Amino acid sequence: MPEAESSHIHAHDVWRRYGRGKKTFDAVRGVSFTVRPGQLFALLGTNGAGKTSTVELLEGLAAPYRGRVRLFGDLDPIADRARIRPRTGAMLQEGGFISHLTVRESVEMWAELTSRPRPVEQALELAGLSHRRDVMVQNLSGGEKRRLDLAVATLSRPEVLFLDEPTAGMDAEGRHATWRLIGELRERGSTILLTTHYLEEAESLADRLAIMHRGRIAASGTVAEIVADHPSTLSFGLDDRWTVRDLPIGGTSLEERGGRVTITTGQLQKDAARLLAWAEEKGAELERFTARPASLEEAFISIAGRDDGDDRDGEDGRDGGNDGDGRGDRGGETLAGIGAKQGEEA
Ligand SMILES: Nc1ncnc2c1ncn2[C@@H]1O[C@H](COP(=O)(O)OP(=O)(O)OP(=O)(O)O)[C@@H](O)[C@H]1O
Repeated sequence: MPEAESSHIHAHDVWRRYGRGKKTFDAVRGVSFTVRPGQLFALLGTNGAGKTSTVELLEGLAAPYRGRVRLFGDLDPIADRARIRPRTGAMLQEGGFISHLTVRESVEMWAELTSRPRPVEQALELAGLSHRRDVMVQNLSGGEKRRLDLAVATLSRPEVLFLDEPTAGMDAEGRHATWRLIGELRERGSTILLTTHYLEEAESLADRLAIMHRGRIAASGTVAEIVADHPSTLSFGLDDRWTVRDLPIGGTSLEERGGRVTITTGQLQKDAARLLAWAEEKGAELERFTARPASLEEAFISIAGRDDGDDRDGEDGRDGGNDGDGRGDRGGETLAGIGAKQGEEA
């Protein structure tokens, strides 16, 4: 599998199933992607889309029900755990720290469990926690705890770093500081897989990204590639001599509101050229004319709004007992029978 060989992270047709017997739920359904050395890959998605379930497979915390995951070319996250562990770092959604230790003591404790850790002071500095080194963990804010997570995850100077929602709960300043830190880690050569709810985070940090929806990858590529599949917008005002009926473009994709005309189009260049040629010919002024491709947010919202219909009815009788509304909240009533995070893969 040549793609896997040249990659640091590789997932091929990966499935993750929770529960046993008749009460099973496929949270990840045939996910494939490759992250090359030094790249930052972001997994975006709606709540419950399957991001954490996917990352846990890559980290070797569970085995895929179907498909394969590989790190550093051909290493299996579970079978080759001993070889992989020193080369990876992970920041989990729930940090495991002792509340009455100070920040510095916590990092020191983890450093002792790490082979060739970076100096503790450097780890604190990198995570922006030097000034909080003597504060007890229980007195840290949510955002500061995420930074402590990050300090520990990067202690071993990992070649591959898994960051599951690294900026969750941080204020805007903390988020920007963390983005700078992640950027630095990447410049130092780390390969990073990041999950996030912040589109801006993915947009500014990621080389490539994937949008997950209900266990599947609904779109992937660079931001430009993803938005290219979604309609662009032309927007302008018309002077009094003209109405929308005079325009060379019409149909349902045209809307007029507050004196501004908005045209949604899948052929931005062609329609823009047609409009401008018409304006030139008629001597019409298209006030504050703008032409812009879809934003990542628009692409995301359009994907998140999709109702794939078949979601809870997997092939060959899979997906038996589930939360019937098709959204699969972790707290959903039928999940009670499955058991949060304990009735793992069959
Ligand atoms: N142990 C479990 N047993 C049954 N279902 C589970 C279990 N863990 C997660 N799920 C379900 O799997 C689906 C995917 O969950 P996951 O946590 O991977 O999503 P996510 O994309 O990380 O969501 P979020 O953005 O909300 O953190 C959800 O429907 C969730 O309810």
